[in-house]
Amino acid sequence: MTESETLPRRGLMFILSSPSGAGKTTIARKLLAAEQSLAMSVSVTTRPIRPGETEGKDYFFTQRPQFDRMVEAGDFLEWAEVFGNCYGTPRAQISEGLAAGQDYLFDIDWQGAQQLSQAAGPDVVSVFLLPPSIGELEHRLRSRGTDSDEVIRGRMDRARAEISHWDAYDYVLVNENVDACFEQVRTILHAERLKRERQRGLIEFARELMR
Ligand SMILES: Nc1nc2c(ncn2[C@@H]2O[C@H](COP(=O)(O)OP(=O)(O)O)[C@@H](O)[C@H]2O)c(=O)[nH]1
Ligand SMILES: Nc1ncnc2c1ncn2[C@@H]1O[C@H](COP(=O)(O)OP(=O)(O)O)[C@@H](O)[C@H]1O
Repeated sequence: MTESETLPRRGLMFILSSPSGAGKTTIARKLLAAEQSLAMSVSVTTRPIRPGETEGKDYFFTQRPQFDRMVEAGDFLEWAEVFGNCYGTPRAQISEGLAAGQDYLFDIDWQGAQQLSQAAGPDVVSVFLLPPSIGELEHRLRSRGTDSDEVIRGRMDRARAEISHWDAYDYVLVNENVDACFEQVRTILHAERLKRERQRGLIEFARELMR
């Protein structure tokens, strides 16, 4: 999409959430590949690094005392404890980027989405992906081949809890067909970028036109 050169815009925070297995990672990858001004927001976490992960790309890995100091200092836009580990969104990186027209993609759960909406209001756009059915969700988790039966049972329980928060999101989509869902998500991003309040200098521009 070509963007207006007359009116630079403020970036937005695009939250993509879904119960595990509904297709959030698949859609996020396609979106990042297709959208130049969209970057992944990199969280800080106390969880140990996993094989294949890169510091600064997947997460900024840190220890609990340092994380607590960052919480104290107000360095996070939001943070949460998930399964005994802490995760937080660093404030500085995002604030500078938004002002420069950079959009950020967030992979956070409903609690993070809610906190982020409270902290950053109009800059946040949230999208929730649902599976077409519970049977299909389980099928996708199994066919991904990354988890044991026990882990899948845990993810299915957690999925039901996640789904119960569907009405906390701005947009809710059913991910039946990957390409169709991707196009819907992209349409939302494109329309949201054009919102009046994100167009910087619009008041002066309109005033000038009316003179
Ligand atoms: N609130 C919040 N949640 C996060 C953040 N970063 C990651 N998470 C969530 O933490 C959970 C665990 O993530 P991770 O350790 O990568 O494990 P996995 O996604 O379950 O394989 C997921 O539900 C993420 O959405 C963050 O900055 N803030
Ligand atoms: N619309 C779809 N139709 C069929 N399979 C899908 C669809 N979307 C995602 N998948 C597959 O389902 C599995 C889970 O998707 P993934 O993106 O890893 O989910 P999440 O990040 O939400 O846990 C993957 O194997 C993925 O290829």
